[in-house]
Amino acid sequence: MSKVNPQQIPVVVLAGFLGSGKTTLLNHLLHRSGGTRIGAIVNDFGAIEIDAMAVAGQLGDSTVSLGNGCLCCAVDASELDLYLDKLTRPVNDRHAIDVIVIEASGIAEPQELVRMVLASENPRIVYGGLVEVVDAAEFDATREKHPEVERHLGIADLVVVNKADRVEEAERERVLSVARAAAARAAVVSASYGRVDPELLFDCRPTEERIGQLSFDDMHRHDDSSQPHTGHLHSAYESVAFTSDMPMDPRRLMDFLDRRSDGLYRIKGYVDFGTADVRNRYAVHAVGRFLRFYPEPWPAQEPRLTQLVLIGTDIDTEGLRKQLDACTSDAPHTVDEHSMWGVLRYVQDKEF
Ligand SMILES: Nc1nc2c(ncn2[C@@H]2O[C@H](COP(=O)(O)OP(=O)(O)OP(=O)(O)O)[C@@H](O)[C@H]2O)c(=O)[nH]1
Repeated sequence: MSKVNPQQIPVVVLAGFLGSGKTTLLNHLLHRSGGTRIGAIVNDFGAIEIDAMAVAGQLGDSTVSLGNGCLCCAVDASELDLYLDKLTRPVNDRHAIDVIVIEASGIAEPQELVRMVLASENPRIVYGGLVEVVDAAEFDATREKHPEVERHLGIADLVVVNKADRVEEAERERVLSVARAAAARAAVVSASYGRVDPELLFDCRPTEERIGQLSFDDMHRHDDSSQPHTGHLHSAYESVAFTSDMPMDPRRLMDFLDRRSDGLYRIKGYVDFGTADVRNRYAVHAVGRFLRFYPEPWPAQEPRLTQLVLIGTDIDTEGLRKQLDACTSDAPHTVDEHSMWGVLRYVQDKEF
């Protein structure tokens, strides 16, 4: 375990399967970390940087976005180093930020990311631990489909069993105990909407006290794949990025969403419903069979676009693009007052 120099900035890797709640947790940290200044590196898998859009407003210059592809697939770590350098450059002889959080894409290999941080040549940073976020409601299904998740839990320093509100108490306890068994070395906590005590991630305590943090050697010891990226989640996943400046027809989009295949596990982005609601854009999130819309006033200056990222296995990317194209509406003057009902059934206020 590396000896920590108080001048060094801890870099925390925030990982977890698609839609488990990483961005929600990051936003919670940004709101609740008091005086601690957080820099964020957000790694989106899809070509449109939806996650970065969801946190960027909070951070201004302290967010950097690494879009379109898993950071863990980068052949060398120099790209990451570039961003770490940007975030850690001292301002007036002092570091401008206290901690860096790297939000991994939902199908990144956390071990690779940790290894990249440990291999960084930036003397101003120190690896600050791996946080794995787990969706309590999807836990069994995800483990069944992706046994690798077990290994990810095994190398975590903190496991957050998120979406506790979506399961009964007994189920939550069961998931917690399974996660504890898999996460031999980590603290395991449950949370709703990623509301964890920020102290669990970046301590105000000396870093030596962290629970069993991994070293570079540990990372090699845990590496059970002889080929790079074999068995990594992202090798099976594809994404579709869809942008339209023509509004979406709410009924057609709901029909598309209702009929989505199980392989299409994750959808996220923003929808413009045109005259059906001129004031708001609708953030949309689908995770497995879970679907929610979150209306929010269009930001000033924001172009009225629909921007969606769809991620899944065995998906017909061209077919999906065509289906989404067919959901656009070029009839801006017809107002059907019931058209939004299907969407409004899935509206929920943001809880962070
Ligand atoms: N009910 C419930 N919903 C949650 C909770 N945490 C997150 N969500 C919702 O789950 C969806 C996905 O959350 P995100 O934070 O975007 O998940 P993510 O892990 O960043 O997603 P990817 O980056 O695509 O892997 C959103 O609709 C969130 O509002 C929670 O504790 N309870």
